[in-house]
Amino acid sequence: MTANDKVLIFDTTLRDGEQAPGFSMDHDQKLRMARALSELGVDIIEAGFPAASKGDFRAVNDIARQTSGTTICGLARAVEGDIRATAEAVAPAAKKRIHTFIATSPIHREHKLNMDKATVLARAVEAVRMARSFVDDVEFSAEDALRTEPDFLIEVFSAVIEAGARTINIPDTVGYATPEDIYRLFSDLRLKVKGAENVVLSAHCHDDLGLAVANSLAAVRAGARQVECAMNGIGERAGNCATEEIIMALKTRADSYALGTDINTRKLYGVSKLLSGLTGHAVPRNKAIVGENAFAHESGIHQDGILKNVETYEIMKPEDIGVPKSQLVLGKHSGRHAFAERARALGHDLSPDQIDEAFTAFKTLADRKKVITNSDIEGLILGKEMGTQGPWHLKTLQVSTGSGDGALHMAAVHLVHDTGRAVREASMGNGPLDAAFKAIKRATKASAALADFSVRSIGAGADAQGWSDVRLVHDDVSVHGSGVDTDIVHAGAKAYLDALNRLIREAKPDPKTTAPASSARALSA
Ligand SMILES: CC(=O)SCCNC(=O)CCNC(=O)[C@H](O)C(C)(C)COP(=O)(O)OP(=O)(O)OC[C@H]1O[C@@H](n2cnc3c(N)ncnc32)[C@H](O)[C@@H]1OP(=O)(O)O
Ligand SMILES: CC(C)C(=O)C(=O)O
Repeated sequence: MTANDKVLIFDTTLRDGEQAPGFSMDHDQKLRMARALSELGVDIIEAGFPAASKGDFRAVNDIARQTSGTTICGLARAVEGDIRATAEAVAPAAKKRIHTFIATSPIHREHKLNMDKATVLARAVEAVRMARSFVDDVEFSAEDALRTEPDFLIEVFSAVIEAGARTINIPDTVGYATPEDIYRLFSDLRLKVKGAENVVLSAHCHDDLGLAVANSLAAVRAGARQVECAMNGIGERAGNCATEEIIMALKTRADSYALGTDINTRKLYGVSKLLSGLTGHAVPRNKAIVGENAFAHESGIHQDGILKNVETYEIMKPEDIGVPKSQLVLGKHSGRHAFAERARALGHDLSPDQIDEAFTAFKTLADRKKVITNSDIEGLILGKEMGTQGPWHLKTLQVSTGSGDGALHMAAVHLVHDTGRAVREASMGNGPLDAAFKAIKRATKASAALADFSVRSIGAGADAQGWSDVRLVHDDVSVHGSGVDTDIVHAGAKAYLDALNRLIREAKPDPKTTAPASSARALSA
């Protein structure tokens, strides 16, 4: 594949995606997601905005330290402090990029920046020059490009290319453009920007009108060779171009685009599930590519067609996305090989130790459930991954509940701390979950307010497992925890403890790192 036959995938799940309300991830979650994106094969990971907080700096810095083979990028305003922080954060990466930006549209210049055209131009050039003094790979974005006067865009882009920018990003920041607008602008810029032939043109489209993927494809058609996107389409407001959608559109319609990517598409489903698990936001059932219904057929005419020839109603192969067909039924008589194979097919490359641990949990679950579904296995793997890091571990939860006037709800917990200290506590509550949360809070002596709680069934049937998400807030720190169990009270208690553990860990950053300490405050006794 030559550079011109390939579209670079710039994934911004950890920056634009993470900055959307409800999607923030803690340090460990960002590192876990970066590993998954790197294994997926994205070319560039925009890992965060290092000047935003000490926590984001540390996350970008650790991702740069631990991720090989993928370019690690950080975002910086056209401000010296932001560029210095970003340069320092990405420094450990073998392949590093600084992405600097400034808004160019009249409304942003006048009302947000309070700068005239000449000042914006000068700041853009200065920022790129400064970024180039730290790294070779510099990307420049003209924020709100699609509402900017085209002549001014040409002037700014020509100047930043001369100053050393290698990638020119043309964002539709507010998701206002149509595919025709995008095609016209990219074609025009390719012709008129001085030096455009020596740089990569990039699209960054938002989904306010539901056009982010269509607009990104229009940009590619007009010569863009980098697309900025986020898994599950997360991002500001309605989100960004969805990584899984743009990749599968290019692959499925190779007849029309004839452009490749370096993505291992078989991992898309697993990475999408991982992100849902980490953030507590399930993708809608009817979501393209990775939704539960993407390859499911219930109506008779469709089922008949599928049985006669699957291509009557499916334009992609589920296995190309990593959605496995359940040919092997897993239950209590299944062995380690079949289990490991299914986990792999679901996009989880587990180490032998992780397989042992998940397999033991699988056997326990199989004793309680007749048939284990793919969702059950995902629950086991993701749930384990989320709940295993301490410092507190739930050994036993006992709940006594009732219904009707005067019914009492009680919970007793036995927790063990990483130090070996065991604590038993009990509490009454307004319901079994409330009692369990209060007992855990007493045992850990942690203080945090419950901001959100939900539980949903994964898999089908009365014996389906429950997946619970909890969001806790302490001062200005908000964390999410997950728990999976066949008993929904236990799932809720696990999620609550997972979130409490995250708050406690946030308060004590890893002393081994040389990066600035997290701003989170001490929580637990
Ligand atoms: C389209 C996008 O997605 S852009 C990225 C958006 N992401 C984020 O904002 C997340 C990270 N942001 C943050 O943590 C904070 O906003 C910070 C640390 C960057 C700045 O915080 P503060 O100094 O408190 O400023 P605040 O956010 O209130 O205002 C932004 C300031 O930056 C200026 N600014 C905005 N964009 C740029 C830019 N690209 N270059 C230079 N200055 C800029 C604004 O005009 C404003 O300046 P003013 O204080 O002189 O009015
Ligand atoms: C910083 C830029 C690329 C951005 O996120 C936008 O304009 O939406």
